[in-house]
Amino acid sequence: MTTRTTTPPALHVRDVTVRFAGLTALDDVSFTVAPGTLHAVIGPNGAGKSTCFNVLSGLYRPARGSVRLGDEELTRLAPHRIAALGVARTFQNIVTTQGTVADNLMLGRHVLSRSGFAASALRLPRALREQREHLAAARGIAELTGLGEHFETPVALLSYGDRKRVELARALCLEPRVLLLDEPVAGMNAAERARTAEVVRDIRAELGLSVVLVEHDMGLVMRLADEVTVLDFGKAIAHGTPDEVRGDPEVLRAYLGTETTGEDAA
Ligand SMILES: Nc1ncnc2c1ncn2[C@@H]1O[C@H](COP(=O)(O)OP(=O)(O)OP(=O)(O)O)[C@@H](O)[C@H]1O
Repeated sequence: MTTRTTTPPALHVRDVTVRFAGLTALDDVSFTVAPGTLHAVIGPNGAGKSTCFNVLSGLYRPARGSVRLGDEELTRLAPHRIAALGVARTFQNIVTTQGTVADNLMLGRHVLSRSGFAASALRLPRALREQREHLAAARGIAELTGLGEHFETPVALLSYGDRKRVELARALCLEPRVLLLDEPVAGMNAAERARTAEVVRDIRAELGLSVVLVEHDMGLVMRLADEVTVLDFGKAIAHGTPDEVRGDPEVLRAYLGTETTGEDAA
């Protein structure tokens, strides 16, 4: 499979602030995704996780702060430029229903195509060779994401879990150095969640990319993450290994809510 094999650079998020008409959705948030690690961003509803993803992928421009991938500053770049630098994302609510698995993955490869539309349409030899290489790479990614046997299957016929993994596979087709996974197991049953966790583990082992994960399934986060950043009301209130954040009193307070403290109960 033709994939990038170099170690990804570190992703540095520094002092990122995002405001929406008076509401500070992210407040001076900083964290670093070390090369090749899985970094989870967690927090209660409304904590700022999606906003953070939208900054990392270029959909939102922060009021201040920086996001650097190695030496490249990402906050001033359009989403397609960020994708071209090797930062691919999945979307929480997108589940593909059109075309076959192969069609969807070939769409993901489109950005990497060097032959133009005219060359492809005229079926020039170089374009045909490139097409074959992309198809082989897409098949490799389908195998890696557990979709190999469904490569020619229309996605509409797949289970929900498999369809959601098509979205993950499509993002991988960009050959990212950093993969942003937005709630990859949302809506899945226990077996589908376990399968997806396995796939994420395999992807990292095989491709050596960095992963930033936003996920509500704490079991999955704790099993997969090397490092966790916890957001609450737009602030990063804790960083550390899963075990460190699990025992952090601030984190427990954020998740349990202040109404459960002795002070409020009195
Ligand atoms: N486009 C927007 N316009 C106005 N407010 C927004 C916008 N996007 C997010 N917010 C607000 O910013 C805050 C953070 O929202 P965000 O969606 O980032 O949280 P989240 O941690 O992803 O929540 P959830 O877990 O519920 O998806 C919330 O108060 C939300 O209402």
